[in-house]
Amino acid sequence: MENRQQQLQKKDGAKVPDPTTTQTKGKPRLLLMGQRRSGKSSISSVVFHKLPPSETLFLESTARIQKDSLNSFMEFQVWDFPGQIDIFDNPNFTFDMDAIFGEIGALIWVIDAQDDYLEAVARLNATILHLQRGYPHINIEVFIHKVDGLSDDYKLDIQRDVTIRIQDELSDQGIENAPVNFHLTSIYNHSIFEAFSKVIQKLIPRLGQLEAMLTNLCRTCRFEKAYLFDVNTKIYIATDSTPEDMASYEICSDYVDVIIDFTEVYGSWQRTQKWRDRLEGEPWNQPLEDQAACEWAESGMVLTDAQRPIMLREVDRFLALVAIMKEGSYDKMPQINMNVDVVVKGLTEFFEITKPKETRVTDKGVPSGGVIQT
Ligand SMILES: Nc1nc2c(ncn2[C@@H]2O[C@H](COP(=O)(O)OP(=O)(O)OP(=O)(O)O)[C@@H](O)[C@H]2O)c(=O)[nH]1
Repeated sequence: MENRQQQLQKKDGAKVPDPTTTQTKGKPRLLLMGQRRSGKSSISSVVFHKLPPSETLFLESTARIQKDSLNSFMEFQVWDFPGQIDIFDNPNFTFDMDAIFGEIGALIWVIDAQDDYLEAVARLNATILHLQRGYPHINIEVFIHKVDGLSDDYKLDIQRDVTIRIQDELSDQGIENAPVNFHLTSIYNHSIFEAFSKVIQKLIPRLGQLEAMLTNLCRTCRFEKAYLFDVNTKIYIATDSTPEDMASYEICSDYVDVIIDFTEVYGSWQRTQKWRDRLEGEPWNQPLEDQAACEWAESGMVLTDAQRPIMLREVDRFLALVAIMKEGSYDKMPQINMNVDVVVKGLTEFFEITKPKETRVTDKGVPSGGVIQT
């Protein structure tokens, strides 16, 4: 009699990790699925392992399910499925639905926009129909991928065509309002990080509380935009309530990159501060390659480019608060820093509270997160 783990094994030898083992239980899981060569491994490598996009050309085809456990502001997993595995239409593949979909946060289906995608859409429809029966709550995130080099009109035509094909098929099968979302992505620009930010935000309990804290901070400090970044992946897990603005996200994301490079050269954030202290005199204005200049505020770093100063403040070893300040905010830095201190404390408490109980340090009730009126 096969035991559970043996049942989970693919007949041709691939193992499907058994979620009943402690290392996988309770961690939201992102499944990357789609046709062969659609870009799944590239996406995972670029976003979660900082692989330069150009080096994805040398990635080997995925032969078995690649499971990544990522320790960040929250622990989650990314499972990269080989394109040739169609788990619902593969007699060689026996698996336990719960083993794969039981702890799922989202199913990310990657479609290669530069290829004929009709078969990919048909497979996605079949997968959604299977899942809707047992797991109707699963977020289906469709990455219409490799859109670099396509005109904006053509991208939107593809997105419209894919959307209609999926919604019509689900409707024909009597499924209305399935949680299916569409994203235009490429590893060669920020769009893949923006898309993952949207996917991960749906996994964060009480996200609205984070957004309210950032909205309040923007209002009292006159910030144009504020983000809470996961610095390792450049995914932003929360932003304030002002409309999404890709340009602001890109500026702040690039800035996080610059700081991470500094800390990789000078060690921790505190040591980066020491590095700054070694420079003479006033907060330094060192022209960086992009003609920006970096000045230190008392407890954070402020990058001043030609238009708008950007403030960055460490929240913990995973997260940083990044905000685009309005011109002329400099004279209010003391009040801004006081407010940022209060919000950083509130964010720290928030993540303490939302962590699984066994890993929580203290239980302080609702995080403060309020700000001092300036
Ligand atoms: N132009 C472009 N090429 C991409 C992009 N993402 C991935 N690729 C390329 O697509 C090819 C296949 O990428 P993979 O990540 O190996 O695809 P996969 O879906 O993991 O393939 P299997 O392992 O066979 O399932 C590689 O040559 C990548 O460089 C993108 O956004 N734009």
